[in-house]
Amino acid sequence: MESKHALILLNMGGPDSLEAVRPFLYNLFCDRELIQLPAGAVLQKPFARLISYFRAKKVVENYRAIGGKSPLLEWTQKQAEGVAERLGDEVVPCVVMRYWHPFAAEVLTQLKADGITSATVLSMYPHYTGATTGSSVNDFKRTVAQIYPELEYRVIEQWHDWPLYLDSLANRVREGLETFHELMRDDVQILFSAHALPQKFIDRGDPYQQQVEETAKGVMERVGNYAWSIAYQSRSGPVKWMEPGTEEEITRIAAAGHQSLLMVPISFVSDHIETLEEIDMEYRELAVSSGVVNFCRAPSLNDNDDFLDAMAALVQSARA
Ligand SMILES: C=CC1=C(C)c2cc3[nH]c(cc4nc(cc5[nH]c(cc1n2)c(C)c5CCC(=O)O)C(CCC(=O)O)=C4C)c(C)c3C=C
Ligand SMILES: [Fe+2]
Ligand SMILES: [Fe+2]
Repeated sequence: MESKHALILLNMGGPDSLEAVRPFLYNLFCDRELIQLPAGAVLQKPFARLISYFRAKKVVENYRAIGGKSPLLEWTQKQAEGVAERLGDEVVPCVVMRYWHPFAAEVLTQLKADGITSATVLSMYPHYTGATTGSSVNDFKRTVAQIYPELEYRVIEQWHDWPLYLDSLANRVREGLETFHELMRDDVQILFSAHALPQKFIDRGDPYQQQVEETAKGVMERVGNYAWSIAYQSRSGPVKWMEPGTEEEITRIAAAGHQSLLMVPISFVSDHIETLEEIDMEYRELAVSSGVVNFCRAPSLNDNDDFLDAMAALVQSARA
């Protein structure tokens, strides 16, 4: 019998119930690679407890609005299964999340018990920053060292310009464009929205912004001649964030008299709270109240065949 090999997709994770929102946020605010609370390392955990308690009150309502939980795990599981299926019968799909189940420790304990001795680890964040990819990969490596140091694995962590990924994202943009009436399609403004980072991550040299820009450019080379721009969403907390914010870019586009806006979520590979709630509800309301008449969001990559093909080919190319 051929020996089994694990394909492990890394992502952030999200609460699987409203009760899980506060402990999910606590785990997130404890991560000093993502956020360094001002009181210093010693007080990070007490501060995380306090902030997660208060933030949960607001955030629970956002999760309630999208059905009471994050869809991120289900999508990531489907992606893992779809990619594994394309790679061969010996490949076992797994998901490891950073801030909510399944944690690295749970998955590695299971792999060890099942006698699976090798793995390919694929980060599902398309653009590299220490805050997301770096934190997830470090967490995985630390946990391997504690639980299963014999595991042989390699990590694929940067793929923002993988041509098949760009093809797949371009297909989603075309699908979004098709929802506009043919006669007005030429006037559609395309707005790529990436998750914001505090500016200090860019200043210290994380390639996140450059990679976001290269992805958007690669997609637009495929889609054709439309007006497009990039903005950064979900900027919360009293630090300097990357510019421009998605809200200000939407109001700029509306103020310039454009009536048709296609939003393209770019730093996520599946639906989650920031597409389903932030873009589809909050930004839609802002756009419409600012004068945009036709507002649409490009579908997320989710389990589209072309995206799963792209990721399977990426894993194969790294094997070669
Ligand atoms: C590429 C994606 C992401 C980057 C970059 C990112 C940076 C980042 N995030 C926070 C704080 C929060 N993020 C939260 C939720 C959340 N963030 C991402 C992705 C990126 N974050 C995802 C996919 C999710 C949602 C998961 C889901 O439930 O579906 C949250 C919790 C929600 C909220 O309170 O708004 C926080 C907090 C920081 C500080 C940061 C940059 C350093
Ligand atoms: Fe985030
Ligand atoms: Fe966020």
